[in-house]
Amino acid sequence: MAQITVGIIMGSQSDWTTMKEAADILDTLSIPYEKKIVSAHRTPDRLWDYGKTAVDRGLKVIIAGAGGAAHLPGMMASKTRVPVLGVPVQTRALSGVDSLYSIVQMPKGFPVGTMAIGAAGAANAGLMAAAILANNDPDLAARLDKWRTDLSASIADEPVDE
Ligand SMILES: Nc1c(C(=O)O)ncn1[C@@H]1O[C@H](COP(=O)(O)O)[C@@H](O)[C@H]1O
Repeated sequence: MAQITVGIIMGSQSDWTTMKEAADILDTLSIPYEKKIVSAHRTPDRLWDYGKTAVDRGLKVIIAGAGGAAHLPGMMASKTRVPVLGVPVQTRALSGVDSLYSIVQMPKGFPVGTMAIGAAGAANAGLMAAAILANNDPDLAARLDKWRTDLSASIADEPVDE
């Protein structure tokens, strides 16, 4: 079986509709990944174990999504040197600005690559993970290049009345 190189983690089952956008991109580009619910608040031991074993398990990128007091991405970045891409999940109370602010302002030394709020951010996290892996994988690089070319080709050059 192919080595799993990307971990998608999220604070709650309720984040999955958003985080599935990252998974869909990885599926499209044939990148093996795992998906887990890991919460800094609710399952701190699980977070600790995940971060402690990430390098040895061969993970190259971790995509971490959380909403509200979104401490998961930053805590994971503090526990492993595997690059963490943070996805601020949209919230009802504060529209995800709470999630974004919780993730983006990391102290110097422990960065999180912070994406945009919500589904587009999750999809872009999948694409960013692919781009990182493509640096050392020419076949994946070709698949990603084609994905990008196809997307460009699908954009109409003139607007139409809707
Ligand atoms: N932000 C965090 C963390 C964390 O950062 O560790 N763990 C759960 N959560 C968030 O709580 C929100 C509500 O969760 P529930 O829907 O389970 O009540 C979710 O968006 C989750 O990411």
